[in-house]
Amino acid sequence: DLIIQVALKIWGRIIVEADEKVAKVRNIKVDNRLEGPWDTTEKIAAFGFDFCYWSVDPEDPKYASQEVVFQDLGTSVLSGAFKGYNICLFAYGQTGSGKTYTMMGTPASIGLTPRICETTFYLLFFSFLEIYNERVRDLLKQSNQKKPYTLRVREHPETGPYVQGEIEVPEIQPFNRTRSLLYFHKFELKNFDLFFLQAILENNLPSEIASKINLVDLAGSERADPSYCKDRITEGANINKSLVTLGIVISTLAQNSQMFSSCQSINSITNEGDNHASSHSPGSVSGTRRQAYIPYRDSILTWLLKDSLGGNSKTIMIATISPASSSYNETMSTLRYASNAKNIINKPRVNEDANVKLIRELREEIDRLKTMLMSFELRNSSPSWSDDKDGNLTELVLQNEMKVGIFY
Ligand SMILES: Nc1ncnc2c1ncn2[C@@H]1O[C@H](COP(=O)(O)OP(=O)(O)OP(=O)(O)O)[C@@H](O)[C@H]1O
Repeated sequence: DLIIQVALKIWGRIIVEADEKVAKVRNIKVDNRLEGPWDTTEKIAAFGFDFCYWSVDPEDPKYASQEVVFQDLGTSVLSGAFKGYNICLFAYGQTGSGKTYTMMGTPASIGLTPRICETTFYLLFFSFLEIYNERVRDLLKQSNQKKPYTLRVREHPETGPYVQGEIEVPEIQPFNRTRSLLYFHKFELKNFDLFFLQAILENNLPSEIASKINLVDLAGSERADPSYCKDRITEGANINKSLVTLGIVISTLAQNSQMFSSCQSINSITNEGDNHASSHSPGSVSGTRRQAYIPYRDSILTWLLKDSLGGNSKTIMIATISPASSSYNETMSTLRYASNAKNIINKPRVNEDANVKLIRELREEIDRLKTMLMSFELRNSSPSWSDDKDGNLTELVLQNEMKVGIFY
């Protein structure tokens, strides 16, 4: 999902309009010059998104409050996590355009993260990390040392990149105690992870699903410009690196996704005149075009967001913009960035424990075989044939029951 939030800070004229799903920007470059009948340049640039919010003036009838934003986005984050999907929600936009306001809010007007945390009773663990200067710090770790406590990022072959040794606080209660901490820290890149684990017994069949909510507040998007504070200290350069790499990752993923969907439509056209199933692998036309390499590992931010950006996650990007003419260039760049991100196609799946899933499937199979066995016994019209089948089915039921036993 792509969301545009138009916030405060107005210097100059208002040049942005937000309809329900369209953000329109008046082109000040055209505005400022004399037009003739030959001038065909677009005066308004329009960008379509899943939601567009206007939060400039609280008196305005179309003003979107924190509650409205939570009802649209927060609830879909929670329902996705309860279904077992990994969810990532990240805020991108110019400095001062309202990223932190949207993600965290203020004590008087709380934002998405505290609302999401306070709404759930199923929350089991949460962790709070800061990525700064290409280092990961645990914001829940009490450190008396002068040197900040840094953590390493590693990659699990199945669950993807993770931070080794991060503190995961159990249950919802400590969240309330830590809430003040969330408001007092103002860092460049913040990442808030919530882990859900649900054990369900439905029709006597067990199922266990785990999901993760990843809430990310990025640094100001002007730093995504490679020339921004080029010769300054390492700190600035590293924040640049994160956002520049994020930009490259997003545009490469978008290109790959577009290539994938165009391949699919080419394949379906080819298949219309051809009854044989296509053997093309996804992302290749006649096996010749290859997906471009995605440089996730070029920055800690993109490495940690690997799954959220191009893998097993439902991802929501919130792009925040200022409505003022003075921010024209940054606003257009944010909207183009967001439009590009819209082309990325992820493949989220429900995260179910493999052993528990197997047990459930075996039990389903046992039930199915038992039902078949019963119907054979009831019919029993041809004893010799039925005895044979009966024996096979009983054998299958026993085998499956033994397999289920191994997992207990
Ligand atoms: N929709 C809004 N309604 C009321 N105040 C807002 C809104 N959006 C932003 N603000 C206020 O504007 C100021 C800047 O917003 P905020 O800190 O969220 O920007 P940011 O995009 O996170 O900036 P940075 O990149 O520097 O972290 C804050 O004082 C914030 O409370």
